[in-house]
Amino acid sequence: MKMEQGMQLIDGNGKFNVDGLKDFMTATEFAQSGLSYAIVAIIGSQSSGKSTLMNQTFHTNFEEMDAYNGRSQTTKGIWIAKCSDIDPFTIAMDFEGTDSNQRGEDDTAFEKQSTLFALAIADVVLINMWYKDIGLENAASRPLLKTVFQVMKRLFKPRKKTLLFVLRDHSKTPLEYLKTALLEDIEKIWAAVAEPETLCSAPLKEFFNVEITALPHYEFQEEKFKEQVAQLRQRFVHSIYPGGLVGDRQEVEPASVFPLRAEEIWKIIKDNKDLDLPAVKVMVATVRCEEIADEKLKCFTYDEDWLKMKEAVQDGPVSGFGGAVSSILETYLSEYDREVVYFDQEVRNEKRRQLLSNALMVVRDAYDTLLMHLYSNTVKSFKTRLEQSQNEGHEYVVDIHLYSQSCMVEFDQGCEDAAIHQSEWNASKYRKKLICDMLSEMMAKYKKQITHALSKRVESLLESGERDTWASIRNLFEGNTEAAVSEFSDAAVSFNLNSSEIDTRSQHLREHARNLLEMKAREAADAGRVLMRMKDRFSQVLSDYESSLSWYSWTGEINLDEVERKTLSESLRILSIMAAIRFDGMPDRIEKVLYSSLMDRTVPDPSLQNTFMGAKLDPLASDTWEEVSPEAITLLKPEDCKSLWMNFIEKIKPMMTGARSRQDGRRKAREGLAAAVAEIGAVGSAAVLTLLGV
Ligand SMILES: Nc1nc2c(ncn2[C@@H]2O[C@H](COP(=O)(O)OP(=O)(O)OP(=O)(O)O)[C@@H](O)[C@H]2O)c(=O)[nH]1
Repeated sequence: MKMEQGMQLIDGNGKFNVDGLKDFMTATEFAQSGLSYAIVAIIGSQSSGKSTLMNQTFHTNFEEMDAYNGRSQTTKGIWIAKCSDIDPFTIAMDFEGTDSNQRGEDDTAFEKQSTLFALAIADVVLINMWYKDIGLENAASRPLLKTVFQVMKRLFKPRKKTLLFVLRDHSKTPLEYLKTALLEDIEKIWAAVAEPETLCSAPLKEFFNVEITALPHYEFQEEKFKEQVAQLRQRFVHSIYPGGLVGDRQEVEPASVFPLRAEEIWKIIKDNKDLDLPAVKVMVATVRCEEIADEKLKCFTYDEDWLKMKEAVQDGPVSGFGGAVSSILETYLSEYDREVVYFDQEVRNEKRRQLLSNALMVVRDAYDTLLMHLYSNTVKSFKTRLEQSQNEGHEYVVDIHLYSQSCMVEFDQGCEDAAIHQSEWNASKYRKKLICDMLSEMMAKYKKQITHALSKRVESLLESGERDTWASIRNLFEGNTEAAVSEFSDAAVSFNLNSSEIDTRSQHLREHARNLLEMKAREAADAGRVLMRMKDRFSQVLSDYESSLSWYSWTGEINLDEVERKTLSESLRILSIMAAIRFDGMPDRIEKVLYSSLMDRTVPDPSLQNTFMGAKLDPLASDTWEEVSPEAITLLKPEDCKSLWMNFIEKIKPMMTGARSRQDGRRKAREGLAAAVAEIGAVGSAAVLTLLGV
């Protein structure tokens, strides 16, 4: 594609040639020019020699009218071409001529649109006019100038443009005279179109650098024409340098956004909206900064060094991770900064923030994985060191302090090494988790200590079922639990916990002890086991009574009913003890109620006798104990105690029957002995009694 020949950017119907411009950008490598470029547009009446002038000046090849075909419209729409051999890269734009007879009524609209486009997009606008038009009220160029100034009203805060008036067919009139006359003309038109509230007070020169030049007749003074055109061309060499033809360069945008900018501006002009150039600038900056940020993000995501780090971190902590990743990130952020430097600052800052946040999202998983490794390695190391030291018999609280401190220091160093400088991430979540795990390790130790101290001893106290069983259990419980709590509090100092955190964990230890106690009590309160213990107790007490019978009792009779009663009351105590857990020392009436209901049926205690409408109620026909401490936990309900007792009574019947028959046997033996004694006489009997040891 020979770009000096030009391409139609906007056709006669106002259609923007997106693909053509893309090809143009590629073929001319315009985007690589950065900010070193200039755009020159030419406007003027139809067939006023615009294309000829552009081609002569910039060595382009815009289509010119064939001199032998008469005056007719040649250029349709807007054309662009690369100027040949001019530094900086210069783009020439040829515009359809104004005041065309070919377009009819709609011409004005296209004229205004294209003039506005030229003023918005170009750095230098050549205004091609006949030198004879100067001072003429009805000159062909007047409506054009009017249009130029009118459209200025639609440009908000434009860059200062250069308007270069090229007076054609100049002959003898001194140029200085022409310049003065033209400037007067321009000022007049400017004043006429300026709106009081916007431009009245603003002089023309605030909006434009006005330059004027003149050229001789192209056909009649060809040599001179070419000579002066060559001089004109020289003014475009280094045009963007200070003092050059191109005006204000402060807000110039990179060449790469030219397609976007041109299309957007033309779209706004076509839609007949107010052309707000700063808004176009923001829009262009947004699109480009986003594109650049996306590209940098992609480059970072596939960066080999980053991918190596990402992979390595899967297996364990990687030394220097934070520094390395931060530096890779910095590389792409710096590239972004370099490439967006000429775009709107707010936009580029915003897109940078987005780029950083997206890049950090890419990094986050690997960072978390690393911290996870650090955390779990530290937990492991803490446990191992502690266990080893404990096996060597060191003091637990001292070990906790030593190893928690050293592990935390190592963990913090690891986190620091993993820190991504561009992020505000911190490892507090993992640090908390780590402290939590160390504390859990300690809690487990003290729970184990409590379990060890309480389990067996509570079991055996419950088994014994003595009157002071619950008092003994309470002493045991409080003594051991509080010892563990106090030791835990000493050890917890290493973790800088506040008092409420220590209280909460101490409470957990107490709850653990209490739950253990409850579990042991519930196990012991199993109906079968309680029944067995009652039976054993009964059998034990009964056999103690029987074996305590001295040979004196052969002379008399023990009251077995009384023995049974005493023995039963011993078993009933077991039932009473197992009926509820007494966590505090508050007295209750469980034993009294049981005794009165199960043992003392003949003389009921009136204070325990419930009545309902005069009828006596069984105090054991209930599933709750009355008048017990709110701390107490029921193990056996009153109704369970009753049925257990009935069962027990059935079970011990054979024992009592046995005891009674043994008593009968003893009585018969005693009576037989007495008869024998009577027969053998007093001497013999005394000898027998002596033999029997009575
Ligand atoms: N009088 C005069 N005629 C010229 C001059 N330069 C070119 N022409 C003639 O003017 C006619 C139109 O030339 P173009 O360069 O096609 O004019 P244009 O302004 O580009 O025409 P449109 O694109 O149709 O508006 C041609 O016949 C040229 O030879 C000049 O300096 N003086």
